Amino acid sequence: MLKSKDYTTLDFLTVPLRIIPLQTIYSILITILNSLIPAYQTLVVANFINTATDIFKGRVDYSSIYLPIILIMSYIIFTNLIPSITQIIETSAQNKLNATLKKEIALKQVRLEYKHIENKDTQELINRVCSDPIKNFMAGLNNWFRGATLLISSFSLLIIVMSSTFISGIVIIIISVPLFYIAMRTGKKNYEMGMEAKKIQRKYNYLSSILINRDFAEERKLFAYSTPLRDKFDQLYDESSKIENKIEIKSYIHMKSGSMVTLFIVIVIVTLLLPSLHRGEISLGIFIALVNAIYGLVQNMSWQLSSTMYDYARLKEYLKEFSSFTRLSEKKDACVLPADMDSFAFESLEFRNVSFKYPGTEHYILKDCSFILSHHKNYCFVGVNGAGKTTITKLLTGMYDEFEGEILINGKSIRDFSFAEIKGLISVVYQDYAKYPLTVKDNILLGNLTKTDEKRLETIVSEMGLKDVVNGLEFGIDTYLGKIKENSKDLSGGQWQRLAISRLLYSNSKINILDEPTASLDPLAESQVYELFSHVNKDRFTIFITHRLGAAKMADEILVVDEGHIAERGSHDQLMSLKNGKYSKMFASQKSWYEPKTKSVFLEGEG
Ligand SMILES: Nc1ncnc2c1ncn2[C@@H]1O[C@H](COP(=O)(O)OP(=O)(O)OP(=O)(O)O)[C@@H](O)[C@H]1O
Repeated sequence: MLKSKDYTTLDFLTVPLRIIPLQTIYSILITILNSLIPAYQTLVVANFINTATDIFKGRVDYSSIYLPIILIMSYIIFTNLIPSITQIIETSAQNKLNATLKKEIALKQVRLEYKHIENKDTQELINRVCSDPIKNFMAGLNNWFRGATLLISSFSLLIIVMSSTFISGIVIIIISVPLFYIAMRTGKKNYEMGMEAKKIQRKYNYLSSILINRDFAEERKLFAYSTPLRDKFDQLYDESSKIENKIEIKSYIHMKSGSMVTLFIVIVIVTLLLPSLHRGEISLGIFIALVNAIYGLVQNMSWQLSSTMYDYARLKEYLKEFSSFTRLSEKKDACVLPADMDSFAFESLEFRNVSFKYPGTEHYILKDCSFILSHHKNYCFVGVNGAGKTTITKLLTGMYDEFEGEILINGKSIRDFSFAEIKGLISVVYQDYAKYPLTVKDNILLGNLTKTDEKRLETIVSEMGLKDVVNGLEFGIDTYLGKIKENSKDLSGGQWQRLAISRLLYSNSKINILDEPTASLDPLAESQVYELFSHVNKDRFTIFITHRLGAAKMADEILVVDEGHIAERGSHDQLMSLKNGKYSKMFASQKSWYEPKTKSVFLEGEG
């Protein structure tokens, strides 16, 4: 379970320790052993050279070489065998960490309050954090190991150097301080430049999606915007490449100057050590091993440290965003299935002086909006774009709680219903309803996951005019839909619409809202879908939302939403009789849409 808190780099260790404890402990132990390898190597090589020298000078017996050889062999076996074993363990650990982390992140996502989904900034944050969490967590864990390896190996080598020639150790420390500082600065600077490049990359990736994606194909052709867009893409690509090249060049210069400094230090220390070697104060073995150790040590300080610092800065930024993501507020009961509301007898729905503005905005979208709807009638909300029709459904379905006034179902405030009860009571088919790449059957069953009723399913398929479509499919109702699976079949727009409406019918909810799910049909075909729906659904309370007034006509009552409140209300005839009424004006302007010139699209079977 993902905690809401400020994540620190320590969490790159604690999260894997929670999810894959054994593998993480193994990795920690291996890291410590690996860090000691350079010091161990230095000592065994020195021991080997000294023993070989003694044998050569006839001071010791040939058999004395066995132990140094065994020690060298043990080091060679360890460094060759352990990486492949570690690789196997790490791959399976990574898979488990990936699966668990993704599950926990997905759970957080579904629990989020709806306002975060609609907000552009939080939506972008969610996309960035959730796109590849494992990559960042693994990099964070490895960065810990790299840092620890660097520290332990440098420290152990330093002890060896200082125990032989104290002064060389001091020289290394003195020279390493500025090297360390430069490495840190380079790491941070590279990171900042990298972020700049990333920003530009996000822009050109978006442009590239417009140039490639199927969704934009028609407009791409129609407006012929590919060429100017490609020019913009090229320009952004060049900008980001320039920054990346700059980073590369800077890193290269840093690496090369680091190598030169390393070489210089080694030469200085060799010069310092030579007199001691000459006087026999240090052995040849120790001398060679020390030169090696010093070289490795300064390399660590100059080059490896800078890339570790670069990753550290990058991963710290990721953690900042990860923390913001985990702290996003959640909706209570977000994951709970809709409650069974079979026994609930719906009587009325009331908005009492409801005012509402979207979080982070100043403008009221609904202002003193009041109306009462009763169960024995069907209603239609109409109004111009942006009048607030969909906002009414969002408040009703509990997507937003921060409204003023009261929303009452059977006289009881919706704040006193649990979210599960609200979900059980109300179903909506939105304009941009989902098209699930599942079977026809599962597309409908999603409407009510608490029980499977085959007979009801069959009735709905037939009543919504989908029987012939289903019979024509290779695997009937069990045929996969969409474009993802092999053997799956894509439906026409009208068929998907009827499937989405079937899902609502299967849900058994008491309040059904159709928020322009038929917007892509022509006005006449839309009226016919609504007629079919109200015929099938005659016993259930339904609210239609539409711009097309020909479809609104068949509702018992029409409510005209204007600037966030109900401006007019009544039957079609009543509203038409109002002098200078908004509805009658709108109807007059749309009248010609409903004068049939050709056969209905819907009756032709939606292509
Ligand atoms: N998440 C949001 N944040 C801020 N403003 C929003 C948000 N969602 C909608 N709005 C604004 O609220 C107003 C009402 O939108 P709403 O979708 O309720 O209108 P509508 O009557 O359903 O319009 P349409 O007929 O175009 O679907 C619009 O001005 C819209 O820009």
